[in-house]
Amino acid sequence: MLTPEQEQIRDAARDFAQDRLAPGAAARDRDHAFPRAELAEMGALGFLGMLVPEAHGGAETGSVAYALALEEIAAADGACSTIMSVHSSVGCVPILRFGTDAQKARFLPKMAAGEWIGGFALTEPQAGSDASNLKTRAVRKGDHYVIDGAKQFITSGKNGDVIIVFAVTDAAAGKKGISAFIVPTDTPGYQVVRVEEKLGLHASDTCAIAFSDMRVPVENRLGEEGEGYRIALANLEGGRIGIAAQAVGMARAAFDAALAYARERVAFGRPIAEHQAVAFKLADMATQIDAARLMVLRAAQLRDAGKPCLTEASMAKLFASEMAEKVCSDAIQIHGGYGYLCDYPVERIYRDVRICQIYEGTSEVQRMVIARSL
Ligand SMILES: CC(C)(COP(=O)(O)OP(=O)(O)OC[C@H]1O[C@@H](n2cnc3c(N)ncnc32)[C@H](O)[C@@H]1OP(=O)(O)O)[C@@H](O)C(=O)NCCC(=O)NCCSC(=O)CCS(=O)O
Repeated sequence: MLTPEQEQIRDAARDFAQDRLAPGAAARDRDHAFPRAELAEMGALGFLGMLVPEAHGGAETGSVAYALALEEIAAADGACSTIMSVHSSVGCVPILRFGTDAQKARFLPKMAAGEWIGGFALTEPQAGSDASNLKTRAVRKGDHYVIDGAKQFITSGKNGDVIIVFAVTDAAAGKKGISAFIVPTDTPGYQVVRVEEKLGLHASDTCAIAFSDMRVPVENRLGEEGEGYRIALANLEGGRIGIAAQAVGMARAAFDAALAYARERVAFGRPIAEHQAVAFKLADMATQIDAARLMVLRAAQLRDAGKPCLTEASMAKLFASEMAEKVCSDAIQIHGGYGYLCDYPVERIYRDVRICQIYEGTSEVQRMVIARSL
């Protein structure tokens, strides 16, 4: 059951997303145009600080309202929802949970306002699912660390402003030798090696980045030395709820488009929605979306209550992302040949939604996490 405030936030997000994001989503995707103006509006309205307390300039709405809003943003523009999700769940929250007072005061108000966009750099070319296998090194020299290494698949690596970077500070200590750092992207030595060409989410940059002799002050270390891996995994738990919410939003948008099309398109003398083959497909799609949303809300409720939700977050991400690909594929099928054309939104949504089964932990990693808890 949602509170009246949560319903209000969801409705406000829906109105904003449909009015301001949906109309330009296809063009931004075509032009690979980073949604800077749209993000500024989202920041001004509080959508980029939903997980940040009011004391640090955020809207402090909690994870349930955040998931509802993210679903709405994703239903209008998958790329905007990716930037929002990474920025919020794994950009702002690590600083909030593990940062010093000075770090919170310095970074959170600007991030919550959307003036600075956040990112998360754990993955490396050889360390994706095997996340502790990092090669990036941070060596302490007096009052700063010198960081060298490479990161891969970094959302907002080019257009973002503040990235949480994970690096090895003690190679002999394994998982307990990894530390986290808050790195402004204008730090000398931070290099964007490549903005990746990819299947979907073209308006959101995904980057290979490198650090070369990058000096980061000790005051930018997040948490204690050796605490980085725990910080990464603890925040990915929340991040996975966000990706699951995104998947629900994109699936819903594809479903809505398919339903509208099926009611208009006539074949064999009646709208195709009245043919059982299509009607049953639509019924299955609606049911699957509803089930996924309930899983997302359960995980988010647990998180808001401060209860463990590692398994529930992984279940929500696994189910929602796999459900979403199937729903988007069925939405194309209902459109027939038109669904394969760029003129119809289902083509873009199908491309965008595929990544939800991969980033912030593949479906295989989610199954590992779930299996461990059984
Ligand atoms: C595959 C894995 C799940 C394997 O994990 P590990 O076995 O290596 O980890 P553990 O030994 O279980 O845990 C290490 C440490 O962390 C603590 N921990 C774990 N989870 C949590 C949590 N949810 N909350 C708090 N603490 C947690 C755990 O207790 C241990 O601490 P102690 O040693 O007990 O003190 C894992 O490697 C994994 O999830 N892999 C996938 C990584 C992934 O999702 N990568 C994508 C990153 S996204 C990115 O980098 C850029 C893309 S973007 O989104 O822009």
